[in-house]
Amino acid sequence: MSMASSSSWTSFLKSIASFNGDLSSLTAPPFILSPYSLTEYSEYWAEHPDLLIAPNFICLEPGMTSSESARTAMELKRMIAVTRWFISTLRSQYCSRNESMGTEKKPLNPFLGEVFVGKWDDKSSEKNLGETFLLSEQVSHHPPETGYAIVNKKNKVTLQGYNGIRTWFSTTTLNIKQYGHALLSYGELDETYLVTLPPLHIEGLITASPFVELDGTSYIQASNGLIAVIEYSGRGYFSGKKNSFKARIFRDQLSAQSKENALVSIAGQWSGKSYICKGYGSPLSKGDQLFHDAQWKQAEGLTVKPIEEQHPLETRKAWKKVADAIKAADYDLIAKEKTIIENQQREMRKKEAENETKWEQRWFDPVDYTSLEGAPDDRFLSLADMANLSSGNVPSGTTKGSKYDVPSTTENMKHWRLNLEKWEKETEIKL
Ligand SMILES: CCC(=O)OC[C@H](C)CC[C@H]1O[C@H]2C[C@H]3[C@@H]4CC=C5C[C@@H](O)CC[C@]5(C)[C@H]4CC[C@]3(C)[C@H]2[C@@H]1C
Repeated sequence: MSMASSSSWTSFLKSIASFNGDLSSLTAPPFILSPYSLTEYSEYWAEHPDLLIAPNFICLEPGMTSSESARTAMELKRMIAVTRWFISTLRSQYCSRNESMGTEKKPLNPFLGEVFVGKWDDKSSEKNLGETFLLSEQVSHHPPETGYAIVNKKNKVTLQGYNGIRTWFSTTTLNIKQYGHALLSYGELDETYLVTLPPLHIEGLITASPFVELDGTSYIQASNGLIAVIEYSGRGYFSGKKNSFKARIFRDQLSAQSKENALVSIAGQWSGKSYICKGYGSPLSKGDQLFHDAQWKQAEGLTVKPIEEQHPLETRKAWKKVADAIKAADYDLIAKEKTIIENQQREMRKKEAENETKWEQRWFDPVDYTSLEGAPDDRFLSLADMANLSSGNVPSGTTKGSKYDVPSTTENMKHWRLNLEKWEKETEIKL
């Protein structure tokens, strides 16, 4: 029997009609459940550690002319490398479940305080990149928000960010707006990049073969002024191919107002090949230089310690019984084991309410950007300003003053930030 005709899928499709915005309220049939928690999705930001760290090595060598034009040329080369890293994350972010489990799946909904940690040892390139480690923490449960940080100390590269989603249906397409952003900093170059997250939607629900397609626009704003504007489209859009994108890099946001000012243009498929050319033309014509091939190198998985060495708050230990039940397609056991975890969480929230305490985030702090003294000097406000983007808690990549923007009040200006000191002092959870 095809999944699409199974009674549980048709009742799932019917439940869409009364969707209230909370995905956990939908009766997702067991075969669509993933045994992985959303905290593990933070890994997708660095499955090509060499591409994440490469921009760090694009700099003026001692003795090279440090003329204005040489510096600008270097900055553009670095921005192209940062854009290549970002595009290289998309296949992992949005196709890896289809590739490993046949369709997109519904991830386990992390509980408050759930953590996922691991590391990449340098296998990917002849350079000795040293260790890159991942910290991922469910910093909020209502609404669900995941904080993450990817750190390579040897090369002073830190990627930190957080992610939340808002969802709604239009007929049987699930639409998703992402909240949050990432800050990528290269300590040796004293350069930071603000990375926004594209909207997406899930197609194929009607045929029980869901997959992600990216929409709209996302931005990469560099502290040196350069900005990459990336537009996404799928099958049936202007280029007709699935997973298509067009990226243009401009000197600054002002010149990004017209595509003729593009310094370079990049186009193709983020899950396949893409090409680059100078200026604003379309680089898909023959002879243009290959920019990236997402199928060329397999993603490098994270090394995660065995479950028996994990702390009870660590994802794979906490969800082991549920994950095993999902793998065994044992529907009653899934429900039983999930209920145990949900009841434990309810108990903890009840005790916190009685004691008038609340859960303390482990490695991330909520930072209020309304009071400048409260905001760290992480350039977030200046980068958002340079890109003419809202610095509020609005869909990622919202243009300042647009209909999705909000006036800046304390509630709207809180963002999750890594507190590395808390990780340095961590005694219970090891990589
Ligand atoms: C509840 C409805 C249902 O079960 O439908 C089943 C279908 C699989 C569709 C719903 C789920 O689809 C999943 C796709 C998930 C996103 C995939 C990638 C990312 C990027 C990452 O950096 C942050 C998280 C994000 C946005 C995932 C968020 C959760 C999504 C939308 C899952 C849907 C519940």
